[in-house]
Amino acid sequence: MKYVIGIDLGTSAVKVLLMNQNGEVCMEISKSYPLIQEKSGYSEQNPSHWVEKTKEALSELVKKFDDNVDNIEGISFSGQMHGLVLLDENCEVLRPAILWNDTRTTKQCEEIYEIVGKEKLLSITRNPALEGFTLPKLLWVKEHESDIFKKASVFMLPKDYLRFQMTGNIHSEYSDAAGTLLLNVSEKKWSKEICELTGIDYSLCPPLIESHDCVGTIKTSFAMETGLSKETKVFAGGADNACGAIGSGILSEGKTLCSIGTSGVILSYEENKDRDFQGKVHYFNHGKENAFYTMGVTLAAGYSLSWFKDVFAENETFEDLLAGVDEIPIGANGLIFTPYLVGERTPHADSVIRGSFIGMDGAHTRKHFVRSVLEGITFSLYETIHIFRENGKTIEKIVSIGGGAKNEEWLQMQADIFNANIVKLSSEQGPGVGAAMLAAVGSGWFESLQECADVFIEEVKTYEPIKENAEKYKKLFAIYKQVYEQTTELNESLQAFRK
Ligand SMILES: Nc1ncnc2c1ncn2[C@@H]1O[C@H](COP(=O)(O)OP(=O)(O)O)[C@@H](O)[C@H]1O
Ligand SMILES: O=C(CO)[C@@H](O)[C@H](O)COP(=O)(O)O
Repeated sequence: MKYVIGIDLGTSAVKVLLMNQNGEVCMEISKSYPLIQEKSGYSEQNPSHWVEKTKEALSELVKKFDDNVDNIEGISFSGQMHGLVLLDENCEVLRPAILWNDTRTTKQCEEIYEIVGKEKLLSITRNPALEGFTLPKLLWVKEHESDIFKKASVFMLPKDYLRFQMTGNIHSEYSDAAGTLLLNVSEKKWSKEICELTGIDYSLCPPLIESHDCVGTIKTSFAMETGLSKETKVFAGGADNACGAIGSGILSEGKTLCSIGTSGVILSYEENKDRDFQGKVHYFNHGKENAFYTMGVTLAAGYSLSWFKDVFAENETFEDLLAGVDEIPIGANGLIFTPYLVGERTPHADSVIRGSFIGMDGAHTRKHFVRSVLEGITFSLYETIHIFRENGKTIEKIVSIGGGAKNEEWLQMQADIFNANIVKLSSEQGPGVGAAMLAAVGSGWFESLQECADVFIEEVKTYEPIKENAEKYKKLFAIYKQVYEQTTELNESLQAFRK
């Protein structure tokens, strides 16, 4: 039997997935690492943690693997998007990586609009200037840490840095490059114009390849440390959402994905490079060659739940925390949560807003809070579905993946709030499966990603909306939507009190 490995470099953990030629998940190993949050709005990680934890996971996988490692033919990657890794001329990391959910760069985003102009920015990069994207982070380092910036010889995205450590070769690929705000998304090349206008040296941009391209094999030291074979081919991989789409079969027009990881994403396939959503949602290159996708992002989706667990139920599992949530009525007896713990992206690009619990009552118990957290996260994701529908998309079936797809009640809640059929797959590890699929296609096992999807992806259950619930949620959503407007000014005033 032949195998491939998909490595999903997430925000909370790296997940390593071994899959065989029949598309079966043979092993799954996860190793977590911390977020560094020095100040409100800051979010960083140490790239060396990603590498160490990936090596640990791969070594464990090889130890448990009862076949010949030479039969592992290919490895590929899925990675948290947008994070800035800066390397000097000796390829040493210059500072901790600034992540996608770090919102310190509001001023840099305003500068990008002033210098480039919103219309030009949208026409080239297909995306607005958002704090999470890579270009504003580069400009922040240039302004605040000029000595470090002067030493930079190349910037990298998280999984590209990990792949570099594995192979010794520096590349980026289109699906992740699309999230930098430096890529001409339709033409698939770094934009010299944006670089020149914003004062970023074009030579800082790494060479671009396709997600299924082979970048080489595993370098000797990495192979020795992990037990992997030096002959195993390494393929470029993609952004976690592009890989999530591949691993969920979002490979043709009309297909939609809901992914609840640390962030939450509603993503829809686009065949054309020029569909216009006026910058209300992101427009990125897919991991499938010459295809695209559009998506909206809730910054703190799974993160809202894990924050609640860390603060109020530290020693419990997610299963314990969510047990009995179905016994609480829809609307949690008048309690609404907005998940703006680190600001928000879609539909409110706002780094200042913070979350709220509205309607707390002496009769509320912890379970009411848990239910309202799940409902608030799901309402926030629904806002993107609303934008898609308003722009003429038909959304009747949504594949749900990520940590959030582990819970039955939450899946039913998604069906009721989104008013669409929700499909659960045999593995909720969409990005890892997508990465393994890129390795499988790259290794020549299949002619196309679709052919691979037919073997690798299995739908196991569909959750249909319950009419009565959908109607209640519709009324509740109308109230939820008002919380943003009504708490905007309050949060601006509270800013002075944040650390
Ligand atoms: N059993 C569970 N039930 C519901 N949600 C869960 C469960 N386990 C994890 N989660 C949610 O999934 C999130 C992690 O999802 P994951 O896809 O692993 O994230 P990432 O790729 O960002 O590291 C957690 O923050 C949590 O909110
Ligand atoms: O910023 C985005 C997408 O634009 C996030 O989706 C990141 O890519 C991180 O994802 P997870 O760790 O939540 O999977």
